[in-house]
Amino acid sequence: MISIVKADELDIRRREETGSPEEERMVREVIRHVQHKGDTALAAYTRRFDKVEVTETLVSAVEMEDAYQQVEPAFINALQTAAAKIRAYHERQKRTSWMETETDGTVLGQLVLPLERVGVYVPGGRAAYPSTVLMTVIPAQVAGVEEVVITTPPQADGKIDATTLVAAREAGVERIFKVGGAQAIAALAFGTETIPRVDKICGPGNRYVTLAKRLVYGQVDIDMIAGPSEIVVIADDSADAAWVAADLLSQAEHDPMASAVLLTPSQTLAAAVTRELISQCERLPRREIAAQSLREHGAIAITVDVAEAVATANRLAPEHLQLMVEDPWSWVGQVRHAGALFLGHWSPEALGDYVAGPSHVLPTNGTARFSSPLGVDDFTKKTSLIAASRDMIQRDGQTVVTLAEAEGLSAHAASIRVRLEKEDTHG
Ligand SMILES: NC(=O)c1ccc[n+]([C@@H]2O[C@H](COP(=O)([O-])OP(=O)(O)OC[C@H]3O[C@@H](n4cnc5c(N)ncnc54)[C@H](O)[C@@H]3O)[C@@H](O)[C@H]2O)c1
Ligand SMILES: N[C@H](CO)Cc1c[nH]c[nH+]1
Ligand SMILES: [Zn+2]
Repeated sequence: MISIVKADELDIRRREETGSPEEERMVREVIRHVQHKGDTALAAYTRRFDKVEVTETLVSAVEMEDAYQQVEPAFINALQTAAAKIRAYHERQKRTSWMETETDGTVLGQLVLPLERVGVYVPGGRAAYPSTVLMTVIPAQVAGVEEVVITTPPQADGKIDATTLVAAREAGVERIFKVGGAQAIAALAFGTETIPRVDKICGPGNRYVTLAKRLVYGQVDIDMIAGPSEIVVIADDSADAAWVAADLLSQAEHDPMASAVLLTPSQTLAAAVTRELISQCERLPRREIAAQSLREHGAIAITVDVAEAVATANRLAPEHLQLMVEDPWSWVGQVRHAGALFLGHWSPEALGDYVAGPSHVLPTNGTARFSSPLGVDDFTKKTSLIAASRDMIQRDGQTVVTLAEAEGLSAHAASIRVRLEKEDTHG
């Protein structure tokens, strides 16, 4: 079910996640086709990949009403509770524009401006992810984005999962489009007759989605590579084996490509967690997915001590890292690379998936070395502001002239000289 390996043999990066050369060729073709044929191409790819006929891509008001009929009030309450906590967390990430007046009267500053329109991809192949709607849309709204549109794959009946629709409406999204995979990413990047072109595409997805996001980057911005889920748990004898196994399974059940790894200096814990994984997995409705994930991408490594476990986790740069050890806070300073860090026995990763507050859209496949969790910054951009005074021109003008002439750019130098030579008539 799960192999015991040496810590230095571990590698959670999955080459399949980035797609084979044939898949990349196919995704390029999908993008090119959608760019040139718009909605006609979308319908054809939905027929081919989702095996369903979708005549109206935009979710209608009637479909939204139907969705509300299908969900329990408790689900709506839970969405609202989670949304409030996610909003409160992201409010704290907000940055403001700033301006400062120098002694010579020059004003320098930076404007922080929201993106105008963002496209969120909500995965919908193997499972519906209403929580992902909240985790992407709310940070965008807090940033001040004018419009967020959603694309998500249709189910076999041609409709969108009701929980996803209700989450979108609760989050205040007006336009939801029934299209998934690479074709959805292409539509958001280039626009079609019905889907508007956006400035940035966010959200996780399978390898076709991820490949397409990479390929359209430059045409639009993208958030990051957020693919199949990953968890690394570092645990010592203070941990309860049943809790460790439950936490590993919580990510393994996402996808056969998900990765769940335990690093422990305790042989006893490793053996107990292995037993727990077997018995708990059997009881899961998604046991086949979880078992495949543990078999193909899961591992337990016995480390010399917690320090070696932390060093190994840094090398893996996992999406989620749980520290279920005696004194988790004492290790925080040693953690260099992880999308999200969960400290102590009472911080299971599932809390972060739904309600803690930070977005659960996190860098995967080792990209936590250089990428950050999705947040308000992803939905803003900055503009530098310069309002120079005459004194600044007088003081620094010659520096510009010297540097411009060194670069052979005499027109640059001239644009300063005309001001240096000017009588003070412009204040
Ligand atoms: N990192 C995160 O925050 C996060 C959150 C939620 C989900 N996830 C991950 O997102 C992924 C979702 O994947 P999914 O597949 O369930 O849903 P998905 O929505 O990403 O992909 C489904 C789409 O893929 C396309 N497709 C399927 N087979 C294809 C093929 N052979 N060729 C071309 N296109 C094809 C179809 O058009 C379909 O609509 C999972 O790996 C899950 O773990 C990550
Ligand atoms: N764990 C996933 C991110 O890796 C997010 C998620 C959504 N729903 C449950 N979990
Ligand atoms: Zn999860």
